[in-house]
This record gives sequence, structure tokens and C-alpha cells, in this order.
Amino acid sequence: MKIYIDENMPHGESFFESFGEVITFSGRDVTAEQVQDADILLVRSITKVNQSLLALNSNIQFVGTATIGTDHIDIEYLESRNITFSSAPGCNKISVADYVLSALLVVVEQRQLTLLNQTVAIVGAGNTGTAVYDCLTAIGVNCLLYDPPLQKAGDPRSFCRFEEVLAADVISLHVPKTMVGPYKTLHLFNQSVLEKLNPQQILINACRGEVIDNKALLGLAIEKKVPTLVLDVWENEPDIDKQLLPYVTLATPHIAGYSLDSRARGTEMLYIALCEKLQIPVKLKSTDFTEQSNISDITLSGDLTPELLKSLVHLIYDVRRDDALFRKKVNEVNGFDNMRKNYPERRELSTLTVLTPNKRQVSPQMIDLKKIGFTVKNK
Ligand SMILES: NC(=O)C1=CN([C@@H]2O[C@H](COP(=O)(O)OP(=O)(O)OC[C@H]3O[C@@H](n4cnc5c(N)ncnc54)[C@H](O)[C@@H]3O)[C@@H](O)[C@H]2O)C=CC1
Ligand SMILES: O=C(O)C(=O)[C@H](O)COP(=O)(O)O
Repeated sequence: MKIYIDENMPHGESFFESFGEVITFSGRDVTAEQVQDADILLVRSITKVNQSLLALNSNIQFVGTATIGTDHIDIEYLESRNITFSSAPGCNKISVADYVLSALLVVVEQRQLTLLNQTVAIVGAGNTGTAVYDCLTAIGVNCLLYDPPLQKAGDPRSFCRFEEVLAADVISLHVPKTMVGPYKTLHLFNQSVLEKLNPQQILINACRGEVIDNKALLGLAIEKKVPTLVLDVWENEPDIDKQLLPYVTLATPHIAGYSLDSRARGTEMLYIALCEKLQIPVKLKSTDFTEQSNISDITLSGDLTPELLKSLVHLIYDVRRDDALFRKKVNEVNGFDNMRKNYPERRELSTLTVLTPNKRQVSPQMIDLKKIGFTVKNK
């Protein structure tokens, strides 16, 4: 059996070598000729899996993407050929929540705001949106959820209207890229929506670039009429409109979900799906291959203040590292993709165990470290 795996899939060889020959490929340039003898094809978001990629292949039984988003996969085409498909829903939701928290802590400090006073509207209340909600509400931040499809489907949570989203202090986007239909998200934030926002607000996009009309955003940014911007995703990646960069407070190359733990989880989820397809027992897990983080525990002796929380979060992940690296690399040839390919190690908050002297991990400010994502133990 020939298993073709994107070269940027952590532990791909370790997880799949027992199934047959593992062959890695570069996700952006992979061709139909290259994968014509693949039995199994495992990709990331940069590979379009469609009729033209699989036209020469008659063996393929299984396609997997180690991502949450599936907008790069022609699922109907796979169904028409009876090819089993699997994605990795939820694999990187924690990483995205860590990203949003890290970014918000930077911006509120820069603007001398208090995070607790902000209302955060979360657009899309699925895996990543819910992880952001859980993390921020654990700190005591007031969060609103906006998700008409879930609301219509009877999700028991309370949802807000789009007008309330636009009035929130912070808007964080967590929807899939959909081009058609009643809930299409292509340019959900178009010129007229963007015009309703103001420079006091904060707009975070860690889902897909096409959810915001980047051209309209640039026009308004030049007129200084946009919120503080945190952009992880861009229209037309990797050839993004670099003119936007000076107007973006935190800019990163689609790495919100790129913690080592999340990416390894994505590979693991495909391994489990393939075991199920082939009716083979699941023997491996991602933690078998992921090393312990460089900082493993820290002792908290006093109360957990907002300043201390910020230090703890940024000790594990400070988004400014990625913003600085991105601004340096973006003008290099293949800078966008190279930074993703050689992404420096980043761990999730759960890799830090916070030792508390007694049962005071919930401070008077009601900051619950465990719910934010840290591992908490009493000393
Ligand atoms: N920047 C990054 O590294 C990452 C980006 N993503 C992107 O974020 C997207 C969301 O991820 P998940 O939360 O895991 O997906 P999910 O499928 O669990 O949740 C998406 C939610 O958006 C809702 N939704 C759909 N259309 C909507 C609309 N028009 N308005 C409001 N809500 C709408 C859905 O009902 C669903 O609840 C993914 O599709 C992917 O494209 C995901 C992970 C990492
Ligand atoms: O899961 C998703 O959806 C994402 O956006 C991933 O974080 C994208 O990672 P790559 O597949 O592009 O490496």
C-alpha cells in the first residue's frame, strides 16, 4: 500500500509506516502524476483535492485532511468515486483559542484596556469558536455567540443578532469558508459591514481570509476607519496583499492552529480514521511521539492577577514572536509558506502545569486557570 503524506504533517512516518510505503510530498505543488499510484492520500489545507488531482489515479481508497476546514476538498467528487474521506474536526481548536487569547492580551495592553471590560462577539460557535468562548469566559470576559445555522438547528445556547456582533468591542471570526447558500461566509465582512465598525473595536480573523473582503479592508484602513486588526488568514494565500500589513496590529501566516500538539492531533485523527476504515486496532497516539515541553511547571505563590495571567500565557505562547517573524519573512521568496513549513515549536497552555500552594487556583478575580487551558495542581 502506498501512503502519500504532506511533508508538513508531524509524525506522519511514525503513524503510517505500518500500513505500507510512506511517501511525502510538498502540499502546494503536488501533481496528479506524483500521486497517481497512491492508495491513501493525506493532505493539509494547501492541497486542492479534486478531479484534476486524482484523474490519473485508480487505486485511491482514502483521502484525509489533517485540518478542520474542508474547503480545499471536492467532497462530492470523492463520494462519486466511493473514496472514503476524513477530516480532523476539533484537532486545533485549543491552539486557535490560545492564539486569540495571546493576541487579545497584547492588544489590550497596547491600548491600555481591561480585558474584563470587553465584550467579545464570537462569529461561528463550532469547535474553535466554542474553545475561544470557554477560554475567555473562564477569565470573566463577556462573550456573545453568533451562529445562525446552529441557532436554527436548535442549539440550546443563547445567540446574539448580527447588529450586536457589530457593536461588540471585539469581534472574533470562526466560520468555515462557504461560497454559496443562505449562510455563505464569503465576504461576510464586506465593505458595508466593515464601514459599520470603528477604530475603537478589535477585529480578529483566525478562520479563512475570504471571510473579510481584504480589498475593502485596505481601502478603509488607508482612511484610518478600521478596528485594530489581528489577521492570521488572508485572501489569496500565499500571495497576500502585502499593502495591508502596515495597518494590521498582529499579522501571522495562517498559524493560529499550528501548535505542535494540535498538528500532531490532526495526524492522529487521520490515523484513527484509517484504522477504522481498514478495521485495524488503534495502537498509537500522538503523545507517544510528542516530546515534553521545555517548560513544564511553575509555582504560583500569590493571587492570580490579570498581569500574572498575561505573563503565564505569553510564557507559553506570545503571538508577537510570530508577528515579528512574519514581517521579516513575508518579502522573501515563498516567505509565507516557508514560515509555515519551518514553524518554530509552539506548545499549548496545557503543557504548563501551574502548581498552586493550596486550593486557591480560583482567585478573587474568578480567573480559573484550568478552564483557560493550563494544567493546575495543588502543591
Ligand atoms: N487559522 C487557522 O489556523 C485555523 C482556521 N480554521 C478555520 O476556522 C473554521 C472554523 O473552524 P471550526 O470552529 O473548527 O469549525 P466548525 O465547523 O466546528 O464550526 C464552524 C461554525 O460556523 C458556523 N457558521 C457557518 N456559517 C456561518 C455564518 N454565516 N455565520 C455564523 N456562523 C456560521 C457553523 O454553524 C459552525 O457552528 C474552519 O472551517 C477553518 O476554515 C480552523 C482551525 C485553524
Ligand atoms: O484546520 C484548519 O482548517 C486550518 O486552517 C489549519 O490550521 C491549516 O493548516 P494547514 O493544513 O494549512 O497546514
